[in-house]
Amino acid sequence: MTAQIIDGKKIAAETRELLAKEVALFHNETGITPHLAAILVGEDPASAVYVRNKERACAKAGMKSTLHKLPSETTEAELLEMIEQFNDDSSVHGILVQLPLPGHIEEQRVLDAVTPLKDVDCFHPENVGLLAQGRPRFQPCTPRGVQVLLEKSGIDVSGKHAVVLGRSEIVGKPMAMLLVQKGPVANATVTICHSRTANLKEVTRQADILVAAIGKPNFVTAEMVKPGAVVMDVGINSVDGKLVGDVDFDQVAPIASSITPVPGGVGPMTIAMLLDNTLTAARIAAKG
Ligand SMILES: Nc1nc(=O)c2c([nH]1)NC[C@@H]1CN(c3ccc(C(=O)N[C@@H](CCC(=O)O)C(=O)O)cc3)C=[N+]21
Ligand SMILES: [Mg+2]
Repeated sequence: MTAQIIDGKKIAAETRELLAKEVALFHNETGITPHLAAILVGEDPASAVYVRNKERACAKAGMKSTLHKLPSETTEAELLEMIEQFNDDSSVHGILVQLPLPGHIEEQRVLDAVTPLKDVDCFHPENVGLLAQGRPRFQPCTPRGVQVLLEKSGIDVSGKHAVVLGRSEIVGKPMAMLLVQKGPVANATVTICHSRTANLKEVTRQADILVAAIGKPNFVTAEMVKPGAVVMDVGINSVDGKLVGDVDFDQVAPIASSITPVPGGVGPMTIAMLLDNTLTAARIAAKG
């Protein structure tokens, strides 16, 4: 068997086209152009890719996006002040603080400062709580992107064993929540495993659907994958200036039934879902 390659770039483009129509309708009804304000503190290679693609995608979907670049020496107080300004600015609908932040800034305090109504990353405890209870306000962008890729690829998730490799707040944990909950492209039996899991390979080999989000280039090798499994690669690792996933694609593609490439897999979907959340935030603002 050689895997069907899931074309995230194409599915994301289709998703964004539909979204652009929704944005145009919303604008006709309300006069509002959804506006995403992104804050980038210092430099980070994955963030640089994200910023570039996100700006372009917003423009194409008829949304406004502003990028606020701050030097790496920015203090936590200065960053909190900027967030406060955007919280209070009714012309800003979504606020995204790019991670990672420089070491001297406490990430949790900063993320908690974003008003939950503009929290397009779905990081605020109120939004994580709503998600955990199965009544999300925003959908976490990367996990939701994975779910849409599964849906558009016609992959049946219900009753399957989904193994999520990685327990981050940004991908692993919310991914598990989406897959285990009741509803479409869900109802899976979910295992979360990570770098401290004993017999990791035995666990990942049980996966019908394996989501790799451990942040280590080429970490998932052929012996970790059950033949015929669906492999979703969330990794965005920069190796010698090249983008590499968490899955060793050349080894795993021949045994998987479906696989996402990097680039061109989950990454573009993350952006499409971010735009979707920005429209949701603008709708929330329009309702007052
Ligand atoms: N608050 C916050 N939320 C995030 O969601 C977040 C973040 N911070 N910090 C950085 C990481 C990284 N990330 C990416 C998303 C899409 C691509 C993406 O578009 N990837 C294309 C790249 C193609 C190219 O090379 O241009 C692809 O995989 O095909 C990359 C990186 C989101 N992140
Ligand atoms: Mg929608």
